[in-house]
Amino acid sequence: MAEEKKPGFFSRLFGGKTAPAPDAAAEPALPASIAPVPGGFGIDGAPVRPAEPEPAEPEPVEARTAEPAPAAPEPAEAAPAIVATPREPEARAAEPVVPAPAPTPPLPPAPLAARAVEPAPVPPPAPAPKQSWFQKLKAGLSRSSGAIGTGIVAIFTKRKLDDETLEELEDVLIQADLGVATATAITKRLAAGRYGKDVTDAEVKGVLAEEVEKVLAPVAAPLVLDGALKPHVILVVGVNGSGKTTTIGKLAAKYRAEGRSVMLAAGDTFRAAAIDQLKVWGERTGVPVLARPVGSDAAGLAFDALTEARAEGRDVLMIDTAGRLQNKAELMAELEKVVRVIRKVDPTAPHSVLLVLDATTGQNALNQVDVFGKTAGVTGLVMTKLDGTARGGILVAIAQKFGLPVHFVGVGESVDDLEPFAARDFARAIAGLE
Ligand SMILES: Nc1nc2c(ncn2[C@@H]2O[C@H](COP(=O)(O)OP(=O)(O)OP(=O)(O)O)[C@@H](O)[C@H]2O)c(=O)[nH]1
Repeated sequence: MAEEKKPGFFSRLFGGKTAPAPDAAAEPALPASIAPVPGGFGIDGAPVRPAEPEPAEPEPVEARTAEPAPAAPEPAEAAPAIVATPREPEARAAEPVVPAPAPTPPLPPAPLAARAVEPAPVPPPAPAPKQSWFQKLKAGLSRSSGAIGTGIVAIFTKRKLDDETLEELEDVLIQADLGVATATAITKRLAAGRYGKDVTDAEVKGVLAEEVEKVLAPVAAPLVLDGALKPHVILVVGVNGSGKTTTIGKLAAKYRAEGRSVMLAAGDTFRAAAIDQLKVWGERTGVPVLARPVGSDAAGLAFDALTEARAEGRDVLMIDTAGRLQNKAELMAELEKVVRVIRKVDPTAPHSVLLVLDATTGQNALNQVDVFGKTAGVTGLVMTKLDGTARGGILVAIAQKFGLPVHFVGVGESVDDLEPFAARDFARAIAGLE
């Protein structure tokens, strides 16, 4: 994919020969293959083949974890451990007798402040208050907001808003992966009202948050499950290690907590560790996992999983897939096969195709959305690992460029570190505002 070219600052600010920065509205529409098609999701535009041989004889399921009992309620917060304070040893009876030293003259009383005071009993540490999601998001995004905030403060300390400072600000924003279009929108807006004036870093952050929210608000969309579908099939795709399996586990926990009946399919048949990882999430969340040995046919497994989930009237089936490099044609073709095959059971499946993106990959994530969008008919995004990077701004660039719904963001590995995406929270957190 072509690199975004940053046009000259003057041209962008006051108009000139240079082409203007890309405008979200003027972005080329998504390829038709990405757009949902009636009754299904465009994958490659090819008609569904009626007599695909692959799943004709569904393989017997080798490993299927027994349906565990409904998820046990979360264990209550562990009570703080009571730490026994060792007592002062009692006066020892058999101490050797030491001759009493010669009496010394009594010391004058110590000044009040210096006298040994009986230490006040130390109260046990209060359990850390549970962080709100915004606090967690803010903490997770602190590397991204820190990089931007430090840049803003460095630029605007004792300096006016002029061409030079605006140019420097734009560089900071582009380096934070926000994208040229958003960076330009922010500097333009600042220049419009405050050119030549002193400006505080708080003002700049305020404008940043507002502009970022404008870009993100249209894409912040919950993942809506269709209750009439039994099951609603969610196919989860993405490159290796982006967080697909973990995301499935976290979503399984959420859906179970909402009282939905869920099934998971361990479609990453390339890696034993991925299969085991999904089984662990299944046990943890009380959700059955359909799995087969490494090397099994992923499409056949998906077919069987859907057949079974249907027979059992499950609400949701989430299908994990092997991580694949977006530039490996044969792997992408295999993903298409999974989709073709599950459509034999339900021609409208998959009902959601979630692309899981690792925020730490920065600009590369743009390429992933492009390729997976064309190949797998991505219907929505999940961005993980916002806690591990200063490049969280990439979500803004992706929203600007593709306009695909963003359903969830992840800021950690544990089960409650994934939450629905909220544009305003994200915008304020990345700007470092409360
Ligand atoms: N810090 C952090 N780590 C995460 C987050 N989401 C997932 N991870 C971790 O990222 C690593 C990879 O996650 P997986 O879920 O195994 O990724 P995957 O896409 O299934 O990987 P493959 O099976 O290799 O395709 C694991 O160690 C996860 O715990 C997140 O939001 N923040």
